[in-house]
Amino acid sequence: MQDPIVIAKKAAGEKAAELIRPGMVVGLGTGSTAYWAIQKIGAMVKQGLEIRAIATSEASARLAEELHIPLTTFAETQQLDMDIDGADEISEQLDVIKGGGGALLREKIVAFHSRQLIIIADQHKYVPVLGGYPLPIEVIPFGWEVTYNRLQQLGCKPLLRKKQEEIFITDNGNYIIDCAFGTIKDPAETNAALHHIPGVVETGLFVQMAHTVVLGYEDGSTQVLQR
Ligand SMILES: O=C(CO)[C@H](O)[C@H](O)COP(=O)(O)O
Repeated sequence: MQDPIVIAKKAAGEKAAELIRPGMVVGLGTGSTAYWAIQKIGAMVKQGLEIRAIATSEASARLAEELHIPLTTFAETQQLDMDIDGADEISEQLDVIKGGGGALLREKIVAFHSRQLIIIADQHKYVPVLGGYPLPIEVIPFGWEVTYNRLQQLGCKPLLRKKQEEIFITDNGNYIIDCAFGTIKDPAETNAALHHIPGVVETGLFVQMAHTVVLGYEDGSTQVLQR
């Protein structure tokens, strides 16, 4: 029997992919939920759908290539029609924490230049207030120790992300510090405060960027929320 969380993620990913129309330039998100959207897009392309896509990570680019989804770049196209990406937490205001998979910088660039950001997630990611999930922050390796200290002074418990004892390196050659805030009462204010710290490249706070959220449930149903 399939894992209920996988059923929920797959339902959300596939539902969002169905919103794609011919000719669109589409952002391909990163993570285990975006995986299902990309699989569905691959199947739609195989059936004749003509689109171009920009991937938010090297991993998603590789998956797209395997599925023969035509990829483009910002050198060729400056605007995307739709971006479909996962989330680590979604608030009732549809603010989002992303970056659990470490792709937050490219994810935010792609989302910022998309006419529509569709966030896909299983039901458990939908929470009354953000902050239970430690906020991923991409930082420049130079001086990360002092960046870390400043993050701590902002009231979070920071942790340098590691992968099997080694420092985790993003697709952009940077580090990630996961900042446990507990509660983020004002996401816009927190995001602005974080951006004041030199060395912070980007945060995983996507404030009022999502236009639509597709939640997947463990019975395979979905719920669509609009901002
Ligand atoms: O932001 C992300 C990667 O940087 C992911 O979208 C987020 O971590 C959710 O991942 P998953 O769908 O595997 O739960």
